[in-house]
Amino acid sequence: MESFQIVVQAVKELSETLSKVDKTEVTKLVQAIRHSKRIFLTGAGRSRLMLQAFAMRLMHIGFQVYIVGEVTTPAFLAGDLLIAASASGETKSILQTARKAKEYQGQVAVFSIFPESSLGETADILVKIPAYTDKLPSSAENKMGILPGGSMFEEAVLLLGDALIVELASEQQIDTSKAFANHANLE
Ligand SMILES: O=C([C@H](O)CO)[C@H](O)[C@H](O)COP(=O)(O)O
Repeated sequence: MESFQIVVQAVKELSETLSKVDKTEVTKLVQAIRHSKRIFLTGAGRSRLMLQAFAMRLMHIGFQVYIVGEVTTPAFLAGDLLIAASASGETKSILQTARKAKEYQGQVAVFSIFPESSLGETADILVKIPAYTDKLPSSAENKMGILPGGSMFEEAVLLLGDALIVELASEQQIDTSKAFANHANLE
């Protein structure tokens, strides 16, 4: 199959995947973001990259955001929100971070394929993304599509994150047709 045909199939699968996401959980996440003083984001590998992109947009529209593990990230406190992305829901470092956030009486929101995973069990808000990960055995629930590894999960997180930004920005009357005033100006 040629690359462009793969793109067409991937976009179809991405659309099917996102159409199965529970809108109620997404609404809960939007509300949690709206009401959090500070938002911390965590993930490993490509899941982390997707949340870094989401964090940048949250910063663009005025939220106070931190990536867990960066040297300038401050202490997580009661009332803070942790957003974690893990396709498998079993990545040890992410699970440990989420458990600590609960100990510090924060709220935990999780993007994962598996609500019943160890990470899923720590979540106050669980946005299930029915995609595939190569980190767990294939099954009816974990069926590979056209893309390898955790790509479909990751791309769904990226697109969903961008959609949340459009919703949150419109509430704050931020004009997303212009460059974000908060975007880095030392680049
Ligand atoms: O980098 C990753 C990708 O699956 C490679 O295809 C993962 O995001 C990384 O290994 C973390 O795994 P999850 O926590 O299961 O997302």
